[in-house]
Amino acid sequence: MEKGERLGYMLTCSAYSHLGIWTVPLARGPCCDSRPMICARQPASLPTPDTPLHPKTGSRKTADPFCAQPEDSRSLMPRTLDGQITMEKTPSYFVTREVPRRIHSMSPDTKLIVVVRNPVTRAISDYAQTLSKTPGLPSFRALAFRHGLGPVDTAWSAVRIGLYAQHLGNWLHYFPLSRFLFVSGERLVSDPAGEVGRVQDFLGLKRVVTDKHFYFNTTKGFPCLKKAPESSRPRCLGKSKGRPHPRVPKAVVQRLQDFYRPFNLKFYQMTGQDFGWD
Ligand SMILES: Nc1ncnc2c1ncn2[C@@H]1O[C@H](COP(=O)(O)OS(=O)(=O)O)[C@@H](OP(=O)(O)O)[C@H]1O
Repeated sequence: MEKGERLGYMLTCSAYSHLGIWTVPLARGPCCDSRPMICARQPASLPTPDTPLHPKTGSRKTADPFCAQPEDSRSLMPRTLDGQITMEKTPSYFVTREVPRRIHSMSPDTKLIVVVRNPVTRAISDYAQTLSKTPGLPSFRALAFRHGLGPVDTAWSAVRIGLYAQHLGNWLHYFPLSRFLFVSGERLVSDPAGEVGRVQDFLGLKRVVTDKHFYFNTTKGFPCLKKAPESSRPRCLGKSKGRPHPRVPKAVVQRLQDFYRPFNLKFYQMTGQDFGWD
């Protein structure tokens, strides 16, 4: 690939922020509501702990993103030298309808990495995240089903995002399967070096990161880095990664598991990978 062509996207359904570098949201932002533009938060305006929380989402969003026409969007990415790869990660890309077309028009050679975990666990994780920012949120069960214990509510984003086969279908109109790497969120915990090894191979990198770099932190209950880059100290992900999940009744989990089964099987067929969720 030529200089400037080396773009990689992380499309995570259980996102792993520590792999993200710089956010270029392709979804329409405050300045893009009426124009098909692409906005980036300039590094100088990335959220800081002082940035006010968004009243609905509870996340820290900066105002005034910098916008450009789609064909200029490469200019929003950090410059790379020969031998460097630009990576960008935004969980919502995978499930946002207009994104595949936009990324394709920017660079059809982009490599796409999708991190997925069991959609039921993903939905509960999503709920745990919202609950931590929205005390008094209705129960998981009340949000997951319509009319009490009626049909599964696919309009609820925590449920909808887990319909991986549907989302992937949108991408396959623009990118062949060979441009994708599907990373198992479960194996990223049980065998981080193995999954990161696959990522390195997919990106055509030497396998520099190996099992020598990880250890299992029993307090955190997750793998952590023995040494953070440019530091001699171990580093785990932050408190919001790997937090305890609220208890969800077994029957609710079972119903959701049954609901997702056909979508999961379709996803295994489409990707040629069995993620072992069923
Ligand atoms: N090494 C390590 N340490 C901590 N957490 C790990 C790790 N590897 C994977 N995970 C899983 O990553 C999940 C958090 O990612 P998120 O999806 O919340 O990321 S993001 O905020 O949307 O970017 C988080 O989900 P929860 O357990 O629901 O918090 C973890 O299960």
